[in-house]
Amino acid sequence: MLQTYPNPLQDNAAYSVVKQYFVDDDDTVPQKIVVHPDSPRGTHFRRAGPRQRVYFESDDVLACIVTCGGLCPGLNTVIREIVCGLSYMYGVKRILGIDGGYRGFYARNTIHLDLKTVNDIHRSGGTILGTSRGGHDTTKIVDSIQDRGINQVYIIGGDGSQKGAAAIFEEIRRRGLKVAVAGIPKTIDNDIPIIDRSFGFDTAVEEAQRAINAAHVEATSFENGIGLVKLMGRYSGFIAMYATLASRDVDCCLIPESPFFLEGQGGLFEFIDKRLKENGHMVIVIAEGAGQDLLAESEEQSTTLKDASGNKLLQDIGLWISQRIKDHFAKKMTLNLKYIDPTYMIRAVPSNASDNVCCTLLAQSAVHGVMAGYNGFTVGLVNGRHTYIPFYRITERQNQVVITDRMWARLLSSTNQPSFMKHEPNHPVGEAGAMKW
Ligand SMILES: Nc1ncnc2c1ncn2[C@@H]1O[C@H](COP(=O)(O)OP(=O)(O)OP(=O)(O)O)[C@@H](O)[C@H]1O
Ligand SMILES: O=P(O)(O)OC[C@H]1O[C@](O)(CO)[C@@H](O)[C@@H]1O
Ligand SMILES: [Mg+2]
Repeated sequence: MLQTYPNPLQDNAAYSVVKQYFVDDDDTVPQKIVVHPDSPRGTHFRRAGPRQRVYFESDDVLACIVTCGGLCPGLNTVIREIVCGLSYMYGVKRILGIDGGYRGFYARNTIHLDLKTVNDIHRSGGTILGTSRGGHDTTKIVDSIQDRGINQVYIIGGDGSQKGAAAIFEEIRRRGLKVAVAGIPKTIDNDIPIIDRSFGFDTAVEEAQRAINAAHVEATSFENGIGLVKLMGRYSGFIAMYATLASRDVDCCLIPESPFFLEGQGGLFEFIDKRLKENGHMVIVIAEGAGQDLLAESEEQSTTLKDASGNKLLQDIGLWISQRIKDHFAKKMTLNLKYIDPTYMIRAVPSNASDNVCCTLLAQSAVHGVMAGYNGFTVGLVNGRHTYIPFYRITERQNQVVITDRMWARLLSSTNQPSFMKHEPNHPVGEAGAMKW
């Protein structure tokens, strides 16, 4: 039987008035909320929130926070809110920042974090702790955790970071250490499965509007103007899809999950020709991972280069497709194509209001879970509720836009672009509005 202690929140004036504030250990949140009467019970996740009893005594806690992978709006807010949550809610005084991602555990000194050091950091983009790709040496990381006497590890990072967190958790279990490991999902691409979405995505979509607006202004000011915007999204096209749905000025959205082709009936060139004839201008949004097959085919080689974390390094689809469009129309008509690549601008900004709330709730939920003795989980919003999701479920696949789902159909209906699906004999190649689902 684990030794537990009364939750210090019981004496906290802010919480004493909230009836049933503590979450029952048996409360769960279903993964699927649309069900039929005969549906199986399905997977449920533990509901996040403070518990009646906690597993750590506040004075015994030595927590650390690390940020890994690419930047994302809101990283500093999450760091701030973990520090505030630990300090204000649980009276924890010893919190360390790990400098520069996973390798910082064994290659750098730690950074002291307290209420004063984190007070203003949410106003800045980036991460005050620094971040990196690669450098995940499980043995060295756990040695460092053990040597320093750290007993709570908060890992803020994307799908790769959560795999790294799972490896750390396994090694900690193997060594029988009393150390909790919690992940906070950082995914501007929205490529982490199960969760509704996480912090930073909303800000990124909002920031992408500036680039799309610029593309629209340029396109409408020149004869046969085309504004082409490349947005982040290595394997998942959510930013491009939502930025398109938000904007109303986008004529065509291209994402990694939806293959497309350039030439012939139903292809991109035919659609560009049609839109320019109809409207005199058009805006195209392309996710960085879209059309990589076409690019590799035309270059007659596919790049095998990888970044330090093992992610495939992509070639610039925006530049390539701009050139192909220009070449195709060169002899037919005057065309003014402006290529805008706001890649890093959408993730280097501080988070907006709604993402700041998201950061706060995720950070507080992670702190409550760790204090209550949960371990090896990623905190995440599932169907609008905060939950603790075991690492193995988060790491088993990537989240992608499902192009046979309603959301993609809504986008196709909104832009009225071709689906680029190869047509079946009895169905004419048509635009989304005419597609039979
Ligand atoms: N399978 C894995 N096992 C252990 N560590 C991993 C694994 N994959 C990635 N990592 C480590 O996690 C960290 C972050 O990974 P990565 O660079 O892929 O970014 P990410 O967390 O996926 O974030 P994003 O892709 O959103 O930028 C790196 O330090 C990397 O070494
Ligand atoms: O150039 P970096 O820092 O590796 O980051 C680029 C990658 O980061 C991501 O935004 C994920 O964080 C991907 O969409 C993109 O490919
Ligand atoms: Mg990733």
